[in-house]
Amino acid sequence: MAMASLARRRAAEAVLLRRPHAAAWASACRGYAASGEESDVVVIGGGPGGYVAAIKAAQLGLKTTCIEKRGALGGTCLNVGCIPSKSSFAHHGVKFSNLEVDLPAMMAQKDKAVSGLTKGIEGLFKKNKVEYVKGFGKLVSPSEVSVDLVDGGSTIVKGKNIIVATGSDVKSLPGVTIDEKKIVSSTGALALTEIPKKLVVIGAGYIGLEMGSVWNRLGSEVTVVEFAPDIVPSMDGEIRKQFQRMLEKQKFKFMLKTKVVGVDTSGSGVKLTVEPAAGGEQTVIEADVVLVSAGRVPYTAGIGLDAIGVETDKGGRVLVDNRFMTNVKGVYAIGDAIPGPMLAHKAEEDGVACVEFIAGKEGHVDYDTVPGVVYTHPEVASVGKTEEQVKASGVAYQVGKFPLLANSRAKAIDDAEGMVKVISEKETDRILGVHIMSPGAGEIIHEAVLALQYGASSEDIARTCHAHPTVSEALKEACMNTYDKAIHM
Ligand SMILES: Cc1cc2nc3c(=O)[nH]c(=O)nc-3n(C[C@H](O)[C@H](O)[C@H](O)COP(=O)(O)OP(=O)(O)OC[C@H]3O[C@@H](n4cnc5c(N)ncnc54)[C@H](O)[C@@H]3O)c2cc1C
Ligand SMILES: NC(=O)c1ccc[n+]([C@@H]2O[C@H](COP(=O)([O-])OP(=O)(O)OC[C@H]3O[C@@H](n4cnc5c(N)ncnc54)[C@H](O)[C@@H]3O)[C@@H](O)[C@H]2O)c1
Repeated sequence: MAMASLARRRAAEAVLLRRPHAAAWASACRGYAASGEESDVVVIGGGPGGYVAAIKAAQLGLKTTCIEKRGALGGTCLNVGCIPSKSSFAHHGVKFSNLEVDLPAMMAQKDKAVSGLTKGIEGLFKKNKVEYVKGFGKLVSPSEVSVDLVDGGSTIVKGKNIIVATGSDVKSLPGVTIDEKKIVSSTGALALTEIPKKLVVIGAGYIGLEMGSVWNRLGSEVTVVEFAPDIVPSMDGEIRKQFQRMLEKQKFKFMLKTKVVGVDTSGSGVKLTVEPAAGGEQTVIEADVVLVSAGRVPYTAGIGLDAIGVETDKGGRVLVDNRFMTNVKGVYAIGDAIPGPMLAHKAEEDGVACVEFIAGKEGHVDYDTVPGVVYTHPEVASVGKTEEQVKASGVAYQVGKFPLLANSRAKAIDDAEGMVKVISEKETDRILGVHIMSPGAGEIIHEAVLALQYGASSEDIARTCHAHPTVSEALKEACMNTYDKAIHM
């Protein structure tokens, strides 16, 4: 019986593995672009916004083409962002026996993970019959994109609807020229061939602290120069203070309210001249490598938007209505290219909602419940409003907190740095914001995201049974502490 079913399975696999004749296969893969056929949806950009929009559009029965200039799908996030900045560094290449760091092994692992994932998206395109055109797309009319093909030559791709999903690029600072060797963006910081002894990071935001943590763990001395009075200015103040203390314990040095006014790369390293943000005495700090992480700007210049009259704001972000349509009918925009948080999961939500509108359905993205996670150790995750924002809104509120030191799992794994903070409306107890600094905060936060999405109260979470021993119990206890008292504190 078992033999028979194994034989049947092998026969079925053989059918699945049989390749069509090469010519027939090539013809099946020939693009709509090449054939001049009009697509229902043309997406410019194959990042998390663009590739997700393309797959969803095809799933909704729309003939879809996606144009990507990089020659690989997945965008900033997969190629030089979210994935390579997290995938390999934490676990690979550190040989614990003699505490040796094998940097080439780490880089090779990172590249392998990235290339596997980009190929995976190509596979999803094939499965969903999304046409993939490799090249640089430029709008020449509201229904036509001219493409300079990666392999040479050019073509025109026609579409009833066009989605601009061109993403973002690093924001450069005047006088600080990125060479991706001594002065690097996050892309260069992910490909250093040596561990810098001294790393200076400009900007204490997501990238600066995450990449700074990576190199700090590998042995670099990290100094962060930040223009604002605080690190991650968008974070809840109380959490931010703890976060900064924790990073300082990990030997980060912070120069807050400080700006870089000059950079000298003439010697073997880099000399940075800094001064107080408000002006004052200048000092010189030295580095082997400088990471520029002072924000990102939308990548919207040179793609034909002005030629067809698409409106952008002063920062170059494409302006869209609540259906993601620009002021030009049939032209849409999503992801980092439009206003809103520059996050991969937000870009994906935009992409799905945008094509749902195009397909005549209702789409929806709730920007008030987009979570944010800083992937340091411990992680810092949040959703909803900070206490400062709630206070400014004038709504009466209550706060519940729970320290990780009182959480049994965090103690058991000796990783008890951090806290959970819950803010709810005083009158109704509806949760307004949740902020977590803990190991695995980026996973735990989704319980809070769901709570906010469903309009739950802190009591709803407090009365929900949580498995023991888990770090998630700290969220339950913080919720108890919001409207009543925590048990273990
Ligand atoms: C170092 C780093 C780490 C990050 N980590 C995280 C994280 O952990 N979590 C998170 O949520 N976000 C993270 N982000 C942000 C995240 O990468 C972006 O928010 C996300 O990639 C935006 O998706 P997108 O599709 O709008 O744009 P992108 O991912 O930038 O994709 C746009 C694509 O369009 C292509 N393109 C541009 N112009 C054209 C054209 N004219 N023709 C053809 N193709 C074009 C580009 O080559 C690119 O591949 C990180 C960013 C960086 C830099
Ligand atoms: N985990 C994640 O979700 C993740 C990780 C990385 C990047 N990202 C996204 O990428 C985007 C870009 O990241 P980022 O860290 O470059 O930007 P950011 O906006 O997070 O932080 C930039 C920081 O640089 C400071 N700054 C600006 N100009 C400065 C100057 N001249 N001198 C000193 N400091 C200066 C700002 O005050 C701010 O604190 C973020 O908006 C984020 O959404 C997300």
